[in-house]
Parts: sequence; structure tokens; C-alpha cells
Amino acid sequence: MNNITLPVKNHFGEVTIPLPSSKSESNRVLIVDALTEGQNQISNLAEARDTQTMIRLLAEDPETLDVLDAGTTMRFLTAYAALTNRRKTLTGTPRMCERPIGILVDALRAIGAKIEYKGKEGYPPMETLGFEKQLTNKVQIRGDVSSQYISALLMNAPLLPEGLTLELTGKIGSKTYITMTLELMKQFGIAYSFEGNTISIAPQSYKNTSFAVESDWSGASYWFSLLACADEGSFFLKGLKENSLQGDSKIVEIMDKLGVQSEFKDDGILLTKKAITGLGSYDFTHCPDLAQTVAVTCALIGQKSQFTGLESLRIKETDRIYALQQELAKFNAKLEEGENGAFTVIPSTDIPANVTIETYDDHRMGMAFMPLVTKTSVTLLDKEVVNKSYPSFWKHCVLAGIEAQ
Ligand SMILES: O=C(O)C1=C[C@@H](OP(=O)(O)O)[C@@H](O)[C@H](O)C1
Ligand SMILES: C=C(OP(=O)(O)O)C(=O)O
Repeated sequence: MNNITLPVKNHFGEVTIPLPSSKSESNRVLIVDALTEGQNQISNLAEARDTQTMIRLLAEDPETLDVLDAGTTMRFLTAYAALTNRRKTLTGTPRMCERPIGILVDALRAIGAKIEYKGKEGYPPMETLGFEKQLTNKVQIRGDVSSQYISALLMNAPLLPEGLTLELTGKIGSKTYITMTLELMKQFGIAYSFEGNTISIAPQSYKNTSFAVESDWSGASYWFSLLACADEGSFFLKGLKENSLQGDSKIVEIMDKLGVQSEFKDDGILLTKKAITGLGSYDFTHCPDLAQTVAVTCALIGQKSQFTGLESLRIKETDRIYALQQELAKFNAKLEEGENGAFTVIPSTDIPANVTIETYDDHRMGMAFMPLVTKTSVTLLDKEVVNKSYPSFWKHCVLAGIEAQ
């Protein structure tokens, strides 16, 4: 394993971070482009391994689609292969084969696709065996496990002979990602309605479009956190827009309470330090990928806070609740589970010298704990972990003056 040790640094000057492009937007636009078989002008696709895997699998079109550890790539390609009548085996890393997919497979089968599990029922690997006839255009689907199942179905919906109406049942999680899918489809000419818990898309064609992928707000969150934890500095994050398709732009509102002021400029956002007012309680239901960043920030800046809406964290790249609890404990901070899905971040009052953080094959563990450099020397186990969404992360750390020892 390739580790990285970073010495303490808590004063920054004026730093500009180029930021990577969003993997969520990239993976959607790639599926839409594959479905239109058209002449779209797509720019700024993400360098993220999850996106590069999607590009490669769509271009090479192998019999077995091995998505590695990319959740969106697995879910989006499953629906794409199943509903466009392709015969494919879909598989991934051992962890991917522990991440549930039964809710999506059940919906695809209800629509008329033939799919067989190759291992455990409800989990990859599986094989898509064809789609001859649409059996229904009304499907009920749980909204509380992963929004990726819903996005995966929606992107194929306009091309189904009878269109598709999805009724979302239970609590809806990651709703901002569903809206991202629908709004991106709208930019490619698709009309939809989303009223209450029901999304309807009539049969229609995608229109050729130019689409530039925005910078990644989830990746931006680590720079907000670094500044919140630092004594001084200002960061300019390039390529972020005020009206974003990405729900993780909520980091602006969160970090405003944790001491970071944001000012939108023409080609990005300027972050400066301001007084902390306190986060109090925050619901991460619709921005689950920010939870690790914000937990580490609160732990490092002495902000006891309540977190809710963390249910989906247990089925991501790793069990992120467990991983956070283990690693926060290394510097005497805690993520305590309370009642009804509420958690409390108990900040550290004693940060030891030289902390070593495990990353659990989870890019966000590596990146979220990087701001520890503002308080102590930190070793992150497996520096390559960041490649899933942000391969240039350590290069960007060097731009900020954070260099490996
Ligand atoms: O649709 C997307 O691009 C994503 C949706 C979210 O997953 P869930 O819907 O499983 O919460 C998020 O955590 C993931 O990183 C990307
Ligand atoms: C959960 C994530 O990704 P995915 O589910 O697409 O693997 C993530 O990037 O934090």
C-alpha cells in the first residue's frame, strides 16, 4: 500500500484550486449520450476513475461490464443494458458485490427486462438477458435505499415505448441527485413531471446538445473543511457555479456556520475565514457525501453537532459510520449514535502528535481526514484511494503547500 505522510500546516496564503469535474454529472451525461447515439458536444468529463470506467465500458462494449467500485456506473449501466436489450454480465469489486441492487432489478423486471443473479440474490454480479416487450409503465420503487436506482431508470424512460411513471415509496433519500438527473435530461430536451412522490416521463427523443460538466462540489468540500480548520488563508475554487445541478453545493450553507465565507465570482468561488456561529443540527439525507467532511471539520474545530439522515452511509464504499467512528477515535473525537438515527459529533480536546488514518477503500475517508494537517502530522494509509473521484487531490494539496514528507 502506498501511504502519504503530511506535516502540520495551518497557515495558508491565497491558494487557487482548479478542482476536478463532477463524476455524478459526467456519468449521467455519458449514459444520455449513449442513448441518443447522437452528435452531442460534451466537455469537461471527470478524470474520476468511476467516469473513466464508464467511458471505457461504453466504448469497448465488452461482454462483462466490470465497474470496479463505482456505484453509479453499476446502477446506470445495469438499467441501460437491461432496457436497451443488451446481453451483459455486470460485476465489480468484492465491496460492490455487497452493495444492494435488488430494488433496481425488481423494477427492471417489472418493466419487462430479463435479469439473472449470478451469485447472491439482490446483489451483483448479474446478467441482463434481453428486453422484448414493455410489461408496464407504472412502477413503485423504494426511495430510501439509493437514489441511483431511480436515476438509472429515469434516464432510459423517454426511450421506452410507453414511457415510465415511478411512484417513490417511503422516505426519499438523496433527492437532489434525482433532481440532478431530471434537470440534466431537461437540458437534452426531455420534459418530465415530478409531483409529490410521482415522476412521469412520456415517450420522447433526446435532442443533441452541448453540455459542459461543472466542477465537483463534493470534491470542493475538502477545501472548505481545510480552511475551516486552518488559522488563516483564502482559497479560490475554480469552475463552481451558484446555480448548480449538484446538491453538495449545500456545503456553502454548512460551512458558513463553521467559519467559511463564500463569494461567487465569474469563474469560481472565493473562500475566506469568518466567525463560527455553530452548525447545531444538520440533516444529511440529501447530501450524504458531505457527512464525512463535516464530521471531521466539527471534530477538529471544537463544534459539538447533531447529524441526522446518515442511513445510506452504511452501504457506500464502506460502512462510513463505522469507519468514521474508528478513525475519529484516533484523535479522541467521537461520532456517538443516539436515538432515531441521530448522531452527535463530540469534538476532540486532545489531538495526539502523528495520527495514522485508515481509509477503508473509501476515497472520502482519505480526503475528509486530510484537514487533520492543520493540527498534527498525519499519515493516510493508501494515497491512491482518492482516484475514485479525485485523482489530482494530492497534486492540489501541493498547490496549497501541503507536501508529503
Ligand atoms: O447519483 C449519484 O451520482 C450519486 C448519488 C448518491 O448515492 P445514493 O443515492 O446511493 O445516496 C451519492 O452518495 C453518490 O456519491 C452519487
Ligand atoms: C457513494 C459514492 O459513490 P458511488 O455510490 O457512486 O460508488 C461516493 O462517491 O461517495
